[in-house]
Amino acid sequence: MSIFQQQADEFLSHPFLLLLISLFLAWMFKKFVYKHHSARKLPPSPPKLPVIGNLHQLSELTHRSIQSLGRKHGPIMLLHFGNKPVIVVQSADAANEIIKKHDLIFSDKPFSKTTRLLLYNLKDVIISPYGEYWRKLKSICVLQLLSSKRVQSIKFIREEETELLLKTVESSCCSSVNLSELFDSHSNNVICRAAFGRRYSEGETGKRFLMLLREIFQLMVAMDIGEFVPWLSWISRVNGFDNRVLKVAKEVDDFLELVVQEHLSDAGDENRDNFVDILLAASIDRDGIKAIILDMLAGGTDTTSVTLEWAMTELLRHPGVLTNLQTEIRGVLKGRKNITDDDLEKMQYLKAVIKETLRLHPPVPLLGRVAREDVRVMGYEIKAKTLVLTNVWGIGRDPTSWDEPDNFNPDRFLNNSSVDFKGLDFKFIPFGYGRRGCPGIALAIASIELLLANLVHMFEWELPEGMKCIDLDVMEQPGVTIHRKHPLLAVPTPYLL
Ligand code: HEM
Repeated sequence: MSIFQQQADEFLSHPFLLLLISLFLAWMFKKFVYKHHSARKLPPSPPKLPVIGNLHQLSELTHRSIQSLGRKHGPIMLLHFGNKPVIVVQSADAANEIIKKHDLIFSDKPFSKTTRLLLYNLKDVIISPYGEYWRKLKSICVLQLLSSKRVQSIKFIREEETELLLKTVESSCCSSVNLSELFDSHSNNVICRAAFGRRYSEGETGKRFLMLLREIFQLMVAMDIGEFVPWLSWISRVNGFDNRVLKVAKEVDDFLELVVQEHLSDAGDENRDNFVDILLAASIDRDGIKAIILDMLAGGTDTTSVTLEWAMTELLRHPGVLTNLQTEIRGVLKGRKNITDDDLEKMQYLKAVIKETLRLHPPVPLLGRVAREDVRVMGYEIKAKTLVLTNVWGIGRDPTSWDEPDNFNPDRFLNNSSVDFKGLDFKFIPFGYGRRGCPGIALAIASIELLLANLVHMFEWELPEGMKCIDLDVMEQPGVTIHRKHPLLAVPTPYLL
């Protein structure tokens, strides 16, 4: 070996040089990986801030902020909620690709620590991860709790509750009535009676339970900063948020346990046609039963009352539409009071009014799904576990799908009655889509049609004194479901009593 070779070997085996070479290789490797990673085609994204990402660009009415951002960045974009990437979809085309091509991949729901605590560790159907357990619960919902047969068998509940509401309205003729409040308690009573076989709104315990349900909604949308910026999760411990969640979860559980015990001890009772008894007969554990009941109450009450609230708001803002609707209903009934299913079938304008309400005011404006694996949507790559938000509200007001999208005009559905909300028309998905779509459509529509038809048939409606229809605001209250910000007040005058 030459001296030159010997020196070269010594030089190359020097520890410092070896360290330098390793560092250089590590740097090259990282650069390669980064380059490869950044070559992934990601959707357009508004500039973000450190730590909070795009949170500062979102108002409490997230669907509206997202719509404005989408005008600039396109129908599919990437946002960051803290350090969490979130893909937002807000066009019929993008929804079409998700629904038609990738429904299975997007069949998981997002959940937080709060949801886990409130929903019995995800033993419910709305949030439970896609899989065997969820499939079992969903089929119980579709085939037993919410089947057309069941919707028909609890028709008497809808009729009695509608009658009761009409009596309350009649008793306050001709002063102003708080329709928001009436719709809330009506929807609660219908679902409670279907679920428990009786009302719970009168007693103290029942009233407290209704308040707890409201608190559950608030907690679910409350900003738990630790979900987005994990190192700030201590804030929820210090400001009492975590304790509040535990307290509500415990109180709700106490109430539901009491209800289940009552049903178990009334085992000989003939009337077993309610959700609790049906679930007790199925092989589901106790927490699962309570979680599903909570789903039915949470998923079925607010959504229905919000639809009624916005339908009446739009009718009062558009007296011409209200008159058309009254003409149709009164034309079908010809002086009769009672509205039958056959009558409702003939009321095409009523159906168009309800569809137009759901287009402009979908009760659940944002649908959350989580990608179960890496997937490509409209040429963009979405990593597994990414949260995907579908802006149902934005899609319903997208000018590429709808003429004059911000106008309330039921005729658009009358002229095109094939456009439906069953999840197949991607520009109109108020009940969601695919596997995770809403199983409560038939019950919701049956309740809404019957009550709305009766209200506009039996009374003439005006706004409180001095108010013109253009004065009636459409301000929204933030939440999982979007209520009016201010209660809806209106003055009824009897037409047929
Ligand atoms: C106007 C009334 C209603 C509206 C607008 C509505 C809307 C929705 C929406 C948007 C979803 C999520 C779908 C998705 O992610 O694709 C959903 C799911 C669900 N809804 Fe409804 N809903 C209504 C009434 C009801 C009623 C009356 C019930 C039952 C009493 C109900 C029970 C459920 C359940 C159990 C789910 C979860 C389905 C699953 O994850 O597989 N909904 N609903």
